[in-house]
Amino acid sequence: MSSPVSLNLNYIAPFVADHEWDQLRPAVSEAHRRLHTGNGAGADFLGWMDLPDKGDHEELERIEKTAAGICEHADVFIVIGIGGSSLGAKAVISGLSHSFHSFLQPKKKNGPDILFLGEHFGSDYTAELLEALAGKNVYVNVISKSGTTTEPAIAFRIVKTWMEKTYGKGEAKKRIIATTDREKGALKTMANAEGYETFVVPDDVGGRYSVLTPVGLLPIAVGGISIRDLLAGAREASYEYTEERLSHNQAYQYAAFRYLMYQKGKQIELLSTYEPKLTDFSGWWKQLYGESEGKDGKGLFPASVAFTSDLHSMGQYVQEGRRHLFETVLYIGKSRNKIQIPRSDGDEDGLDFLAGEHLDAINKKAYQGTMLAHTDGSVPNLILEMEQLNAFSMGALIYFFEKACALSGYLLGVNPFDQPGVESYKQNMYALLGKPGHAKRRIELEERLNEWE
Ligand SMILES: O=P(O)(O)OC[C@H]1O[C@](O)(CO)[C@@H](O)[C@@H]1O
Repeated sequence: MSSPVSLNLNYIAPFVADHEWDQLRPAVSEAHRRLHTGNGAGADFLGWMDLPDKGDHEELERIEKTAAGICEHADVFIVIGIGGSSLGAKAVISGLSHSFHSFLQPKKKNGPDILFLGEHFGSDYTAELLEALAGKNVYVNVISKSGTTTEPAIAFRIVKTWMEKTYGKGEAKKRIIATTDREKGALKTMANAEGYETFVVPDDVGGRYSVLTPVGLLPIAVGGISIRDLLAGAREASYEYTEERLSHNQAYQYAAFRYLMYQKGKQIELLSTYEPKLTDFSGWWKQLYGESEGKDGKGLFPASVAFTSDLHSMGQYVQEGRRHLFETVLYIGKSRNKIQIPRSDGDEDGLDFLAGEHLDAINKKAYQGTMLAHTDGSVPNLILEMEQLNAFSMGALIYFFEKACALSGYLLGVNPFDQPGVESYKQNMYALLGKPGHAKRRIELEERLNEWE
């Protein structure tokens, strides 16, 4: 078996000369060696590399058993987490489960409706979610590697209070599962005190690389998706992208291409998708590349567009705006469902020439036409193809991007495994909220705010 993800470099030929690839080979080899010998920056966080192959069978079984119990009893499963603690699960669940699960007849559902919370401080969203829980059987997975992130911590406090009020303390604790550090952090302390079932985020796996740990696997399993197939796809990819030679490793070709684009002055990478079920996958990808590379004044800005919808909003800019973009097109060959264009008696809309065609075929022409138009508009299009969207290919795609991201960070000369910049807003927010220990900063910040108001 080989990775179901394949990179098509045909359309970028006008933008990269052979000698440019050649010049990059030594740097790619060096970055590969650093990654595989653990000699590069952030080497304490390389645990994601062999996650798919390590196969902790006991843990997998416990995840599946817990998920089965939740599926049997819950109407609603709330995933509380932010960034790497929610985006991976969200990407896989919306990619692979029914887009309108909550509208299905109960007997057609293969598990609870899954809702996400703890990703913001939105009052209306939070209030409406709580309102929607009335009369439902609710289970919760609170996920935080550090155990101290403010958004999920506050959301959990709100939901925990609701659970205890609704079910009583004793029953509430049976319905709450915490995924966090093995031993430290406020969430771990609370889980111990309350006696919640817990799963561990490994020390050597950073949040944005954690989707294949219990962080992602438990919610994904509750979503009725085979976590074994997901891991099998990632495993296949991990074998395939272990090759040092640039000519033999497509994950490295992707990383190298991005680097060449960056060197040529491109500033934005657009991840373009043609399937709405992949929109949340783009969210996961943006965190992966944004947090990994955006530091030391460097890095491509990772943005995403959902085509063809965004061709009617962003298409003009992509075609004719500032030429600082390139696109990575994530294209799925075959959908699970076939939708045929019906014939219409009078052909009033003039679309009878498409009667009998499948939506997939039309989507493909839209993609090909767009790719050619954008290429003509000097927006290089790198194509990443997957025959079908399923757990196996999704696992491979996740690993493809993780491996490429790590290598890409080393090519760029940054630590792809830290995110020091995220602290700045947190420190300001803590100070402005009056968190103990931040009094001096609070005065400074309030003075600045007053000057501007
Ligand atoms: O799982 P945690 O520790 O709550 O962190 C959530 C997210 O917040 C960040 O740490 C940034 O603050 C991300 O890197 C991480 O994915």
